[in-house]
Amino acid sequence: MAEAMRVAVIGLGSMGMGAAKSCLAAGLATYGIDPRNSACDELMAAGAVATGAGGRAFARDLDAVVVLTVNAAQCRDALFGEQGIAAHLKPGTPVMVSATISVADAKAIAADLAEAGLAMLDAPVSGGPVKAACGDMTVMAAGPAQVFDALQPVLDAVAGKVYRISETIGDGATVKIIHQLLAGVHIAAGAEAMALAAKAGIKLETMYDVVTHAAGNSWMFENRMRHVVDGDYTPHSAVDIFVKDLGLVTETGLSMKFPLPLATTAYAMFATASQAGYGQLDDSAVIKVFPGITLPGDEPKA
Ligand SMILES: NC(=O)C1=CN([C@@H]2O[C@H](COP(=O)(O)OP(=O)(O)OC[C@H]3O[C@@H](n4cnc5c(N)ncnc54)[C@H](O)[C@@H]3O)[C@@H](O)[C@H]2O)C=CC1
Ligand SMILES: O=C(O)C(=O)[C@@H](O)CO
Repeated sequence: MAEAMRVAVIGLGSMGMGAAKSCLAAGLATYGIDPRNSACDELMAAGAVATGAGGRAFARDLDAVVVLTVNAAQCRDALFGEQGIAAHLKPGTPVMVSATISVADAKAIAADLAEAGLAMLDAPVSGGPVKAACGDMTVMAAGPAQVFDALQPVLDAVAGKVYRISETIGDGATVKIIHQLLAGVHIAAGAEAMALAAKAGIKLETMYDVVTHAAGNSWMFENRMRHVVDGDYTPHSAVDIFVKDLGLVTETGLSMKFPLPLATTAYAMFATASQAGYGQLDDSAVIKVFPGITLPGDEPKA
């Protein structure tokens, strides 16, 4: 029997934990890297090897790496920092960078990996923790065909749909950033509608039920406004992720002198929520920027 591919997932948070467990479920020999002990313990309990110490102990054994840290700085730290894994991987090991980062960062990380003799797939993901947990993410990726091919067992394990956008590093990031424009605007619009419903005295459960069975619905409305109705802001994706992602969207518009009025407004709403102290709550907590309303889970006003 052929030996199972050995893959390490770096960043065992909302997305990376599900991706790592999907690799395990697909029969891949799975390793995890995350400074949070609780995340390492959870993955080890599921049958993987996990460490908070960078992964150099097993780097040489790996056939592939997936990076699902929050941002480019964390990605760089995990790859090239003091405990970075890149210097210890076998030459040619494919590194699937799936964090949502800028085009410039994707290109710069690919160049630094190439200098270390490693190949990158620019491979952002979508679907949230639920799809990550069942190996059903959508991957929008760019890179050389041979890197896609080398990562095929990992893509099969973590994704329900893989888009081969192009061979040019940065095109995956561009597609994801444009997707995030919609994702962020849809959450912000859903929050605005639900805030107005609260102000108008309509039961939020009723409003949610109507919209999810009518033409105003969206994937984000259905997914995120449920959290508002339940008054549960446990982070599946944090407000600060959208401060980052809509920041990437607006910077992309600025770089092309291209107006993005909806994305700019949505960015301001998430940034306001973050400044108000809600940055680590679920991104549906953007609804808390609206004044004069009482939401499910709020303390009754005195
Ligand atoms: N949460 C979501 O629904 C989605 C998130 N994304 C993107 O996926 C990426 C990950 O997002 P989440 O899983 O939500 O973030 P998260 O904050 O839940 O998880 C990130 C993990 O990376 C770990 N980490 C930080 N620095 C590290 C390092 N140097 N080495 C190893 N691990 C490190 C953290 O301890 C944390 O466990 C982000 O770029 C996000 O924009 C994409 C699609 C959906
Ligand atoms: O693409 C997704 O899936 C998401 O939920 C993101 O938009 C949130 O980071």
